[in-house]
Order: sequence, then structure tokens, then C-alpha cells
Amino acid sequence: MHTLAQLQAGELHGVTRLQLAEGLTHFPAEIFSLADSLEILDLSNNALSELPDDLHRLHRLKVIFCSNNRFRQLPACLGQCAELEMIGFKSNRIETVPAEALPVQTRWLILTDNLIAALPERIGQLHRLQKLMLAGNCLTELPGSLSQCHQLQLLRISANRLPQFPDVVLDLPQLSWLAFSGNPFCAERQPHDAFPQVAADDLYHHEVLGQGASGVIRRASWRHNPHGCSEQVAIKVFKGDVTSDGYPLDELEACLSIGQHPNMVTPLARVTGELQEALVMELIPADYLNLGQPPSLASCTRDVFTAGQSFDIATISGFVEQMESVVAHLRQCGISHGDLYAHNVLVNPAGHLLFGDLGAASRYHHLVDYQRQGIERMEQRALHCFIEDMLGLCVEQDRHTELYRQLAARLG
Ligand SMILES: Nc1ncnc2c1ncn2[C@@H]1O[C@H](COP(=O)(O)OP(=O)(O)OP(=O)(O)O)[C@@H](O)[C@H]1O
Repeated sequence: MHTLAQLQAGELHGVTRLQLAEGLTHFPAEIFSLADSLEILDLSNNALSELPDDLHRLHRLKVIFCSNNRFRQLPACLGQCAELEMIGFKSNRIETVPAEALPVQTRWLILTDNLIAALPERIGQLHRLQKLMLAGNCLTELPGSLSQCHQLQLLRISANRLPQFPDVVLDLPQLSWLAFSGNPFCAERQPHDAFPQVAADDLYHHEVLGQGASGVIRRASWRHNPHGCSEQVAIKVFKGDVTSDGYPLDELEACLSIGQHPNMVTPLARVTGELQEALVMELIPADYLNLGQPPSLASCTRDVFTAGQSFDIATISGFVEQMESVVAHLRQCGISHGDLYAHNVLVNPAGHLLFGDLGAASRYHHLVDYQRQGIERMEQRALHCFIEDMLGLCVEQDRHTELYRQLAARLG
């Protein structure tokens, strides 16, 4: 994080990345003094509603974040920025997306949590678009031209007003991660009356174990254990706000719909009588570690892995087998995960895998055959990316084994 004072004093000369969050109501003109170096501009968490028309003078600008501001329109000046590839305007009040605001070279467009009712057909000209985040808007349809975005791999359209499943997404040859829950065409959430319920004061809440976009997870133990669950459990208290994957309540709905599988964390009980929804689940032992890290700005739609991380081919084959088994289970439940990534996978030293994060899950059992098949093809593509990533982590001496060849052959 930088300060306006540093910028005005000329202390930031030569920086490639600038981050200012000081309640700004106007774009500070001093930013132009960084034009020869600035590549990433983060003006999130201010009170901006406009950007200067001559923003293109920042001629190296590749990434702009303006989340949590007061924009009502996506600024048209973005379209003039010759190098701009990533645009993030989450949680503004954007109603209008002018065609000219979208640079043709855009790879990653984030418009989550705005008031957008329609997107321009221009979107079809964004031939490099890989990631498109539209959850939490007022969309009633998607532009037909979206079918031209042949590079699109990840799409979020949850929590909108789509009256029917947008068939246009079925034509996207690379689409692998789709989330669409929380639209009028979606199946209604179920009461899940048969699912075990507990009262909030049945539990002691302990330390925070982690924090996802949709809620906070703590260790918990029982004051009163009506269903005879394990003594130590985890509790996720869901936040109310829409996330980039959709509504937290749709995540909860998916958790309550998946039953049990050895490679998923078992949901144990729902907490009733509280203002916020909460779910009690099995506590993941501390020796489980994340298999991958979420994509970087550069990798965009693909996970990144820790330098030096490697596995023998038998372990990798075990990961793939377990992952396939969960995907098949979810398919039987009529749920697409929508975020099948190694960063949502935990593994222990014995090679056991746990697949988590149902934030982007969508129920699709009620859709027609060709739509269901299209959705299953997408999840299959995500599985291929997972296999490809795992093979990339294979130790050198196992790269000529039969097992490696068999897995690689499945990628086609
Ligand atoms: N059952 C559990 N037992 C122990 N720790 C857990 C459990 N569930 C989640 N956690 C911890 O909490 C973190 C957040 O989990 P959660 O599934 O909500 O979000 P995420 O998938 O990591 O993030 P996001 O939803 O933002 O993509 C996990 O990375 C993990 O460290």
C-alpha cells in the first residue's frame, strides 16, 4: 500500500505497481508521473466515480483494480489503454457497460456485485478473454456474441436474473469452470428437513481455522452433542453477501445436497436459530495441506504450484483416481463443482485427498439432457487441467513410466 503523500513527494518514481486507498474522490493527476513504469494500478476501496479520459497516457498499464468505489458506468477510457488485460470493478454501482470501455485484448474482466442488466455485443470481440466474473448483477440474458470468446475458460453468472439456462455457454470450447446458481431458472433451494440440526448454543466456538469468501471457519466442540458427532468439529458461519462465486446460501445448499464421500469433508449438522446460517462439519486434521495455490495475475485461469513441489507417479495417479471418484459422485447428485482446481484440494502425507469449496457449485439435475451433458463436459475439461497440473509435478525419474504415459494419453 502506498500513500498519496509519497506519490506527491515523488518518492514512487519508477514503481510498476501502485496501490492507493485513502477515500479518494478524484483520480490523483500525479499518477501520470509514473506513466513510464506503471503496470498495475490498484485504486480499490476509495470513493471514485470517474477516471480521466486520457488514462491511456499510462501506456504500460496492464492491470487496473477499482473495486469498492462508486462507479455507475464502466469508464469508456479503459478501452483506449493499449496494454490493458485485466480489469476489476467489483462492488461498485455499475449499471452501464459501454462497448467502447472494453479493450479488445482483455483477458480477465471482473464486474462482480454491480447492477448490470445487459452486456454489449462487443464482448464477442474480446478474443483473448479467459476469465469473466459477472456474479451478483441483474443480467437477464447474455450477449449471443459470447460464443465468439473461444478462449473463455472461467465464467461466473451466479446470482443474476437469468430466466433460463444460457445455452450460449455450451458453445464455448474451452469453458471449464462455470458457476450459475442463484438465478430464476435454477432449482429451488430445498428445506433439507431430514438433515441433522443443532442449536447454536450446543457448540463452543474456538480459534479461527480459515476464512473463505463466503464465511469464517472455526474449530468447535460440543456443549451438547445430540447426534453423537466427533467431539472436535469445524463450523462455518456463512456471510450474507454475494461473493464472486454467487450466494453463500447456494454454497450451503450444495453442502447439504452432497451426502457423504470419502474425498469430501462430511457435513454433519446445520445450526438453526441463529441470524446467520452455519454448518458443522468434520474437522480436517492438521496434516492436510493445500495441493495448489490459486491462479496469479499472470496464470489467470490456472493454478500455481510451490517451487520444488513434486510427487511420484503412483501418488499422482492416486490423486487423479480420488478426484475422478468425487466428480462422479457429484455428478450423481446433479451438482457441478464449478471450481475444480488443485487449490481447492487438500492432501495428507499418505496421499489421501479432500476436495472442498462448494462456493461455485451449481445444481443442474433439472436441466434438459443437452444442457446437462454440456455442463458435464466442462467439468471434464477442468479434470483434464487438474491431471495436466499433476503431471507437471511428477518427479523426473517417473516421467517415462507406463502410468505417466497412460495419464498423459487421457489428455488427448
Ligand atoms: N472442516 C474444516 N476443518 C479444518 N479447517 C477447515 C475446514 N474447512 C475449512 N477449513 C479452513 O478454512 C479455510 C477456508 O475454507 P473455505 O472452504 O471456506 O474457503 P476456501 O475454499 O479456502 O476459500 P474461497 O471460498 O474464498 O475460495 C480452508 O482453506 C481451511 O484452511
